[in-house]
Amino acid sequence: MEREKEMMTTSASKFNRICVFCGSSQGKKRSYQDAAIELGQELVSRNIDLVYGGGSVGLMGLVSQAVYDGGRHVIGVIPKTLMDREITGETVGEVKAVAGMHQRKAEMARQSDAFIALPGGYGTLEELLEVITWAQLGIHDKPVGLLNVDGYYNSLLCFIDKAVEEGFINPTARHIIVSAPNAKELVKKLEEYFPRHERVASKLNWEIEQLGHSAKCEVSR
Ligand SMILES: C/C(=C\CNc1ncnc2c1ncn2[C@@H]1O[C@H](COP(=O)(O)O)[C@@H](O)[C@H]1O)CO
Repeated sequence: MEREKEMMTTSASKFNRICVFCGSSQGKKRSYQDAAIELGQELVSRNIDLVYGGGSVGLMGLVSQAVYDGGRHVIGVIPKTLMDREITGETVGEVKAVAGMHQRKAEMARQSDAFIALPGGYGTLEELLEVITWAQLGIHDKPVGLLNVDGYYNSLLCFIDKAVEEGFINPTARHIIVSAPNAKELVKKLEEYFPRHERVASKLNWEIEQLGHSAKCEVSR
């Protein structure tokens, strides 16, 4: 009976792990917090584990707690400098300590099959734009999703369209970003994603691997 219940609530995914970038703050609207919890629950329902920046602050805490409570594995990748619990709070699940911010991004990318950005600030934008740039360069072919909660990212998407119009982003590379207003739709679109952009050089593939290996992870818990 338990197994039947599980089969009814679970739809398998081609992803084992998704990396979530999101605010270290909760944001002013309840909808942002609800979206973080819903995304966590969506990952659980599809048997997907979470990779994120570690800690329990802001939306990071909400999404990681939801995945952990649902019984899936959570990996928090934290630079040693940010390991002070006063700054990041307690991390649920596994903690990977890395030397610095660059190693963190490489390690998060190496560990994951896809990326999703929830609403957030500078840190989230930087992480999101980096994985988009890596996709454009051909360093990886993993899908990148934008959870556009209540139109939070409308102005970013408009800006990107403007950059295409003005000749700074190749129209084929516009398709690297997949966006949707809710977690269910977004994960489905990411499942269906296939790269359409011209990769600058596929030989760049080694870079994530190399950065990831030099990250010197120390795993605890
Ligand atoms: C400096 C502040 C909080 C530090 N706490 C963080 N703990 C873990 N990871 C963090 C933290 N701050 C940023 N990150 C990473 O960037 C993203 C969130 O940044 P944002 O600027 O809040 O959007 C997140 O995905 C983490 O990987 C006080 O704010």
